[in-house]
Amino acid sequence: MGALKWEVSFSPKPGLVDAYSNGSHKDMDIDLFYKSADNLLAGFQQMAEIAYQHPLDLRLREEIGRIGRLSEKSMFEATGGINTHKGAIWSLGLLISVISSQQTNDLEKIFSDVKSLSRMPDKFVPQTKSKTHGMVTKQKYALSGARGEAQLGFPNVSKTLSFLPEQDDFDTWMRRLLVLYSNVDDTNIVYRSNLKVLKEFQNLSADIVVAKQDVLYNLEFKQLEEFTQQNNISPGGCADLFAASYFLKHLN
Ligand SMILES: CC(C)(COP(=O)(O)OP(=O)(O)OC[C@H]1O[C@@H](n2cnc3c(N)ncnc32)[C@H](O[C@H]2O[C@H](COP(=O)(O)OP(=O)(O)OP(=O)(O)O)[C@@H](O)[C@H]2O)[C@@H]1O)[C@@H](O)C(=O)NCCC(=O)NCCS
Ligand SMILES: Nc1ncnc2[nH]cnc12
Repeated sequence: MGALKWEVSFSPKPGLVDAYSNGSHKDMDIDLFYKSADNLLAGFQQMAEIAYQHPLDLRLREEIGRIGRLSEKSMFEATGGINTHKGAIWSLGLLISVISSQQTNDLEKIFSDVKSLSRMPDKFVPQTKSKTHGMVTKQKYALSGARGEAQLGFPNVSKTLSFLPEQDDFDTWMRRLLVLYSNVDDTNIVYRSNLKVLKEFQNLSADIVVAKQDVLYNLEFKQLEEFTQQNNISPGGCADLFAASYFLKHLN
């Protein structure tokens, strides 16, 4: 999967795994992400095939849910139980399905269709007693996480893609990453810390987005790197949405 490999190679990304460091992670590195991305290709292909010109209905929602769960299982087997791309399976899976179903590259339509498809109730979701990190943060802080992001039609991906839409250089992508850092309520960050840390992380990132100097020459970028280290936080949800943004930007 090109977009997933591009995302993990894009460097530096404070808190996240990249080509220079493993960020705030002890159990992951760039090679594991490459392995995981290769493993996900078959599942995404199946979603595209099943969705091809299929109406956006409950049957399609349940079918891609089934493939998505199998992809998650396969990812955990390939990575020895490490959560590399759970959010990416969800976000890219929905996007690929909508694009294949509707045969469109119109972003507004894609976002609106993702909103409808992701809101359909999938009766095959297994009921388990163990809570995911997303469920814990939803209960504790009322954050809607990866599910909410899709059910709102990916507003933060849309915001990122509207940022300097004519430009495509490294500094622009760096700022687009920081647009995500400053807007997404990333449940990975909150799970490892709290809402205060999330807000501080978002504010630090927002200052860098609007600063004049190149991101890498901005001393506040160094502060952001130190902040992620000190608080041991990683914006894994932003990483998935960054890959999704790159995927959509290169649809044509
Ligand atoms: C709807 C589901 C996404 C399940 O939802 P739930 O809330 O139960 O999800 P989580 O188990 O918490 O996982 C969601 C993953 O989504 C990413 N994420 C987090 N916040 C956001 C956000 N605001 N917007 C978008 N995406 C978000 C995040 O994934 C990334 O981070 C992971 C690595 O993080 P790390 O820090 O290492 O975390 P852990 O190892 O988990 O914990 P530590 O111990 O290290 O602290 C990595 O996976 C990234 O991808 C969350 O992990 C969906 O999964 C679902 O319902 N699936 C069923 C199948 C289906 O219907 N599919 C249909 C379409 S395919
Ligand atoms: N580069 C990355 N680092 C950590 N978690 C991630 N989840 C998806 N991409 C990631």
